[in-house]
This record gives sequence, structure tokens and C-alpha cells, in this order.
Amino acid sequence: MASQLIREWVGIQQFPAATQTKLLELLGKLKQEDVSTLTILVMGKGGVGKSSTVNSIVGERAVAVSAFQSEGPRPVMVSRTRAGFNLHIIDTPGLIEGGYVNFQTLEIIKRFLLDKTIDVLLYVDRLDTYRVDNLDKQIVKAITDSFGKEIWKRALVVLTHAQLSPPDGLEYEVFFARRSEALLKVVRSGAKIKRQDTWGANIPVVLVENSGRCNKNENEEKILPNGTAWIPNLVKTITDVTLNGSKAIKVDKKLIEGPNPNRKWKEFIPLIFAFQYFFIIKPIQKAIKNDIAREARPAWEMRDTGSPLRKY
Ligand SMILES: Nc1nc2c(ncn2[C@@H]2O[C@H](COP(=O)(O)OP(=O)(O)OP(=O)(O)O)[C@@H](O)[C@H]2O)c(=O)[nH]1
Repeated sequence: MASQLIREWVGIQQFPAATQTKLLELLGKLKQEDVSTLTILVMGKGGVGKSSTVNSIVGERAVAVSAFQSEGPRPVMVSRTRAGFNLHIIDTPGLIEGGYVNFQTLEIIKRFLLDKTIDVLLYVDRLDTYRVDNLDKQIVKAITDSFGKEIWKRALVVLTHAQLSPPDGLEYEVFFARRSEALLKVVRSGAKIKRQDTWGANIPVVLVENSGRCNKNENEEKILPNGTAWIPNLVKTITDVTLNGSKAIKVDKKLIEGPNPNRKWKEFIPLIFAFQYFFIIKPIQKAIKNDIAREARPAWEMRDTGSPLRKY
């Protein structure tokens, strides 16, 4: 990815001054930590606001947004550069079709990602959905089977449509906490993150409101109902995940064409059984046989008992 081919990140200038300052600070923090390129992968169901979130981050209409199923060519990578910092955001098609995970779409995404390194995964869903179901778990499982469980160390859950009035008179923060916990539970279970993997409890959940009708604060920044300016908050969380010490996910041929990255050790199971049989079980059996052969049989065992059950 030669930097001279990347378009200047002009969209940043359309953010209000307060947002621009915070974003430039965060980019400065990344550069300080020697991170000058960031590749963000955006995944989730169809129509949840993936493309809109990409556009919100770059500050321009870089990818097509549609209320109906998107027909634009995707996956697509939006690349922008600013003061020596390169930002790549990969928007992907929805992973569900006809009520099932579309594995063909997943294959297309994987091939598109070949030789790229995923720094951060944005797993997008909506805040204003009240239930999680098996399909949510299936998507998480499909992502995990494709890129390995480790991708969730580099993930944040993004909830769009965040400007809502919660149902049943629930307070906003209570509703947000419940929705987050329900989704995180699905993520932990779909990705088979164990209880002892404490990082699984710390996958951040971030709120987003892509609508043009989003409320603003006195600095003209788009805010959530709880007053948070959400664009700097989203970019700050992306920065935190990038710098959390876990490894970025390199998508190479082995990852794409090889076995499920979560099951690579399972291939060795027959070998382990063979090893146990030839080097542990067999020698023990031999030792027992030798022992029996060496043991002198007691005289009473050799005697004819004269039992009526004896066969001739
Ligand atoms: N009110 C509101 N509408 C949103 C938000 N995000 C997206 N939308 C709308 O939801 C619809 C779908 O948004 P997209 O960004 O195209 O969703 P997507 O996940 O990329 O959809 P696919 O292309 O089908 O995968 C569009 O009409 C958007 O305007 C949001 O945060 N709030």
C-alpha cells in the first residue's frame, strides 16, 4: 500500500474544531507509539450501519449507504492519509442472507484481506434491537473460525442508532448496559472465549449515531443522549484497542486456506494417540506380560481341582 496512492484525509476538516483537535491528538498518540498505519475491518449483519459508520469516521461520503440491501461493490477499502498517518477502513457486505450466515460472502472478504493486517475489528450491530439470537452467535462463530479467536482481542462492538428513548421507561445507561451485556455474552460464547480469559470481559462497546439528526453540544460536536461526543470517543476506543498490547491479525495464505485457526492443534490428536499407543501403552503391556511370564505359578493353581464344571 504505497502512501503516495492514498488520498489526503480532507474529511477531517469538516468536523467541528473541538472534534478535530481530539482526533489529531489521538493520531499523535498513535504516532508516538510508532503506529503510522491503521487498518480497521468493519463487519456485521446487513443494514446495521456499517457503511454509515465508515463515512462518519472519515467525515465524508466515501461509501454508498442505502436503507435497502446495499448493491455497491464491497468489500471496499477507504484509505486516507494525514500528516504521515495512513488510515484504511475496510467496509464489508452484510454477513447474513436468507436467515443464514453467508459463507460465500465470508470467503470473498477473506480473499480481499489477503496480505493485509487487521489492526482493529469493528463488529457493528444496532443499539435499538432488543434481543440476541442464535444468528448473532453464528456470525461471531463464523468470524472466529475465519480469523481466529485472537481477533476479539482487537475488537470493539459498535452499536449504531444510539439516539433512542429506551422502552419500558428504562434509563438510557441501564438499557445500554443490558444490550451490551447480552451482545458480549453472545460474542464470548460464539468465539468460545473462556471464563479465565479475562480479556473477554473487557471487549469495549461503543455507541454511534450516524443520523444527520444527531444532537450536538455547544461545540457543534455530535453527541449521544448521555452527552458524550461520540466520534472522538469511538476513535479513542479504536486507539486504546490498537495499543492494548495484543497482536494484530495478519491475513496470510495459511490463515485463508489452512484449517480453522482455532483447531490447528486438533490435527495433532491422532499423532498424540499414536505416540501414546506405541511409547506408553505398548511398553506397559509388554512389561505386564513379562512380569506374568516370570512369575512362578502357585502349586494349587496347577492341581486338578476335580470340579464338575471342568471341560475336557
Ligand atoms: N437513525 C440512524 N440511522 C442509521 C444509523 N446508521 C445507519 N443508519 C441508516 O440505516 C440504513 C442502513 O445503513 P448502512 O450504513 O447502509 O448499513 P450497512 O450495515 O452498511 O448495510 P448493508 O450495506 O446492507 O450491509 C441507512 O438508511 C442508514 O441511513 C444510525 O446510527 N442512526
